[in-house]
Amino acid sequence: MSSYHPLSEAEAIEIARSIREVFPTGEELVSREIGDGNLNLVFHIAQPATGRSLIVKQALPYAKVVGESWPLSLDRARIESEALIKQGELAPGLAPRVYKADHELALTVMEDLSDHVIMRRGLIEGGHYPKFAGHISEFLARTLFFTSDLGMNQQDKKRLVQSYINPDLCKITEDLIFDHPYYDAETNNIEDSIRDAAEAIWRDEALLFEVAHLREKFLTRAQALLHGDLHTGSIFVTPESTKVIDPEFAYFGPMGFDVGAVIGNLLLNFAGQEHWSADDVSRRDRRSELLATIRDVWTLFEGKFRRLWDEHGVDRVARAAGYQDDYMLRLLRDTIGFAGAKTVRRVYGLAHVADLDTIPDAAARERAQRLALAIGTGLIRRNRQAESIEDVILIAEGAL
Ligand SMILES: Nc1ncnc2c1ncn2[C@@H]1O[C@H](COP(=O)(O)OP(=O)(O)O)[C@@H](O)[C@H]1O
Ligand SMILES: CSC[C@H]1O[C@H](OP(=O)(O)O)[C@H](O)[C@@H]1O
Repeated sequence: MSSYHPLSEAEAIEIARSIREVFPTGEELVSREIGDGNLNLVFHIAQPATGRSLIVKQALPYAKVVGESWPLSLDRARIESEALIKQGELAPGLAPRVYKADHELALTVMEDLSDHVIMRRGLIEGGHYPKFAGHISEFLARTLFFTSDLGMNQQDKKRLVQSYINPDLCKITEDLIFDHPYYDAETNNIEDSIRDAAEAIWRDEALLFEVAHLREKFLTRAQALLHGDLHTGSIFVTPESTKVIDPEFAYFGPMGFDVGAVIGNLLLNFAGQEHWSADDVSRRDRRSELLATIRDVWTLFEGKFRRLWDEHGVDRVARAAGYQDDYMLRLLRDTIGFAGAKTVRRVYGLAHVADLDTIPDAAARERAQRLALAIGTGLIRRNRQAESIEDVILIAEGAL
């Protein structure tokens, strides 16, 4: 019989106490539930006498944001802890350290990153992260390349695909990103002021055709082990450091979905800048900085991925003349399409983002939402014709 039950704070403390490398001495521990995500419990356990701390994250058997009417497999906690460990091995320093995982209790005990800030919050507050593009491009290039058929033994890859079968969380993405925003679904959360824009999307046959292509790729393309939910709420930053958390949506899917998630979420912040910047000059500077970051993320990612391919590629056939260039162009196009889909869903789908939702003035919020939709739909329309990352910059600037 399963021993699973949601932890009390006292139980979370007892589990934390067993991590001797963090708490070698017996002073009092205090616990605080700090989960602000859509799905899980997160306990911050601290030892005030020593200043030491760690995080206990536990999955609930349902989606916290909706309630028990939306059951979810607890196996996602196993997937999350295994993905965290793998990402930490492939991209050293860019994921939190995992101290312990208990699959029965669906929990992971990990490094406390409270000295960092969640990037979405940091961007809203005007933070600058000059090393971010370098760090995230490294994370993306190494985790995607070394779990693909280009960078690992192809029989071992098939076995790894098996252990990351993640049907419940893939279904969330299939519904909330690639289906519900494209009709009048009950789960959508549409402000009245932009309902006309949503309805125009539902009637746009050319756009729906592109979304069907993107959805097909998400459903069928086991290209590499993805993080699967790489938005700016899943990234902790400081000006010096970047740490990627929360890979419970990990599965083998199309690489562009992860790269596109990063770019789409930078664009959501770009869309909110009329409110978040103090004046016209700082708004222009901030937007240029965000677009430069997007350019750097792609350019650095592409360079690193190509270098890994040249130096560590395992597939003789993949050395065919012109194949790498063709592969990278297809990856760029997927990235642009997925960035668009990630942007649209956050405007009026089930789960919004603070970059737009916390703009207090209704008219300014509406302008930001419409801008995000113009950018998102522009990227989706363009994706299969795109030639370079400059297409993204032009679409974002052109939507202003
Ligand atoms: N390793 C960590 N260190 C510090 N805080 C964390 C850590 N992991 C999660 N958190 C906090 O908990 C919140 C929710 O975590 P997250 O993994 O995104 O949960 P969910 O899966 O429910 O979205 C984060 O926004 C952050 O504030
Ligand atoms: C019903 S889950 C909605 C949404 O929440 C997840 O994000 P997070 O766990 O980081 O809060 C994911 O993006 C899902 O699409």
